[in-house]
Amino acid sequence: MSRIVIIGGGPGGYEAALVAAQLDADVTLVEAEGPGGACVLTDCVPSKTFIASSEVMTGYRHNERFGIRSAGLEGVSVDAVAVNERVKKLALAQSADIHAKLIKAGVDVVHGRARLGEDTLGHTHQVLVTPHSGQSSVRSGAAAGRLDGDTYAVEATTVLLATGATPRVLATAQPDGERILDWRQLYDLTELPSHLIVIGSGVTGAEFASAYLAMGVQVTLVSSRERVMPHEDADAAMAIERVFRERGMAILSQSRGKSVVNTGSGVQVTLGDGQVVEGSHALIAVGAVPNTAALGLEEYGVQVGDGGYVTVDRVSRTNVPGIYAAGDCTGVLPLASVAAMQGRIAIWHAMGEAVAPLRLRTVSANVFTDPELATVGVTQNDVDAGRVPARQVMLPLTGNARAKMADLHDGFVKLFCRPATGQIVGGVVVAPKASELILPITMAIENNLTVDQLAHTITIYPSLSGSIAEAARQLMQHELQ
Ligand SMILES: Cc1cc2nc3c(=O)[nH]c(=O)nc-3n(C[C@H](O)[C@H](O)[C@H](O)COP(=O)(O)OP(=O)(O)OC[C@H]3O[C@@H](n4cnc5c(N)ncnc54)[C@H](O)[C@@H]3O)c2cc1C
Ligand SMILES: NC(=O)c1ccc[n+]([C@@H]2O[C@H](COP(=O)([O-])OP(=O)(O)OC[C@H]3O[C@@H](n4cnc5c(N)ncnc54)[C@H](O)[C@@H]3O)[C@@H](O)[C@H]2O)c1
Repeated sequence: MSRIVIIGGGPGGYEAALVAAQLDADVTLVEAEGPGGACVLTDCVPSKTFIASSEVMTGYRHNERFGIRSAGLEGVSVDAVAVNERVKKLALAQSADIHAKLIKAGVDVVHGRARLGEDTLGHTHQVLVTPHSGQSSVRSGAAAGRLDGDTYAVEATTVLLATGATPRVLATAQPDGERILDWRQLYDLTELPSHLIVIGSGVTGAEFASAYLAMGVQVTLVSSRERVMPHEDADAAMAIERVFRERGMAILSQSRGKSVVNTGSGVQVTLGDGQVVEGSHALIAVGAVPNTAALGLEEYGVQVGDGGYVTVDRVSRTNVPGIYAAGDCTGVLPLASVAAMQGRIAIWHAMGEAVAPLRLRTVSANVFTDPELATVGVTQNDVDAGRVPARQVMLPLTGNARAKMADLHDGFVKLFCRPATGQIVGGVVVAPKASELILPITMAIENNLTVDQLAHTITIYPSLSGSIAEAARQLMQHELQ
């Protein structure tokens, strides 16, 4: 029987554990914080739950445009404690659901930390496990009946490293949990900040800046580049930046946060050019570092690349046979969906199942700002740099009947197709719930559909998805010219 030890219980780890259990392996999953990992407990799930509350606030704004009269936002207030408690409760419930699923599948779940052992043992590997007090659910074997802090060794034919990442800390802006915060500390605030300075305008910074702005908080976004979300489609990022500014967000472009001081009554953020910005709280959102330092990788000979990411191939193998890695600790593409797929692929490969290597071509991603920004496939950069020949169209939503009804002004659909065949290769959607609208484009790419096929699909009238078919129709017309 295969003995599999998985270190880390985020999507990379727990999805892998479920596959391994389904294939009748003897699986132990060691997780330091709780099932679901950082994704469920502190990162993805809490942030999206917080954003759900912010969307309720957005619903109260500008209702006069629809002929609804109210006293504006007077009488509407945000109970920060209630919002944050909901966030934490939902995260814990989701973690408990995952825990129950793992137990039901027959996975041994150890609450604790693990690292690679001293040496390989011929065909098997050694993992050292240090359990914490908590909800370990272990039936038998080396892990059963262990005491807190009592390190023991487990042998495994396969080890999966899925240890995720941790917020990057600036030495001169150390989070204190009071006014200088990383994104994992936000949910302990008992009041909304009066003026939040968000340092870093990547996806994380942009999502929180958007959500706090919607909550009625004064927001200043410190962006190190000329536009927010520099890695996203430029048209989309600029459209969202325009919305942010119109709604009153201050965006300091080409500015770096150099240091942050908690003055007791607020924060002072010093920028690279010496300018000082004052606010009530600062959120540090300058990226993440992989949790790979304390895993004994170097001693074991597991190759680690730039930035401390574990080097893996497209079936999640490291350079050491039998040791695999998945998720944010590999730096392949830090998304929950990709982590989960890397984890499943690792187990299928390790257990000799037929497996297709990871394909990033059809990974759709979404930024949960207001409006949302969803992308899939070939990017504008690929096309502009000549890496992929493609024709494209960008269709503003302003002409869409449903968008007019909902008074939407800011979104668009962008579609890329192969010049000769019209095969759809990429797309961008900026719209409310773009995360739901990107699916038809993703399916088109996955199934090698052409703009003709998409254009011939009858869509709901009126609907935002109608603009996707309309964009495809415009690309057909271009083909005829
Ligand atoms: C604010 C924010 C919002 C996000 N929103 C989204 C989103 O909407 N959609 C999306 O797809 N992605 C989102 N992401 C990215 C997503 O959260 C990550 O890609 C995902 O969590 C990666 O999963 P993972 O399994 O690699 O690691 P994680 O979820 O980080 O889990 C790894 C776990 O391993 C544990 N661990 C580490 N070392 C050890 C050890 N030695 N022993 C035992 N356990 C250990 C850690 O405690 C952690 O719980 C977001 C990220 C952030 C920061
Ligand atoms: N909705 C989602 O799926 C979602 C949400 C959040 C994060 N994520 C994932 O996490 C990844 C990382 O995103 P992120 O935003 O946490 O990190 P990031 O590294 O993409 O962005 C951090 C930004 O901070 C900037 N920066 C660094 N130091 C700075 C300083 N001193 N002052 C000002 N700016 C500074 C960097 O230039 C960068 O633009 C994303 O690529 C995404 O895959 C996904």
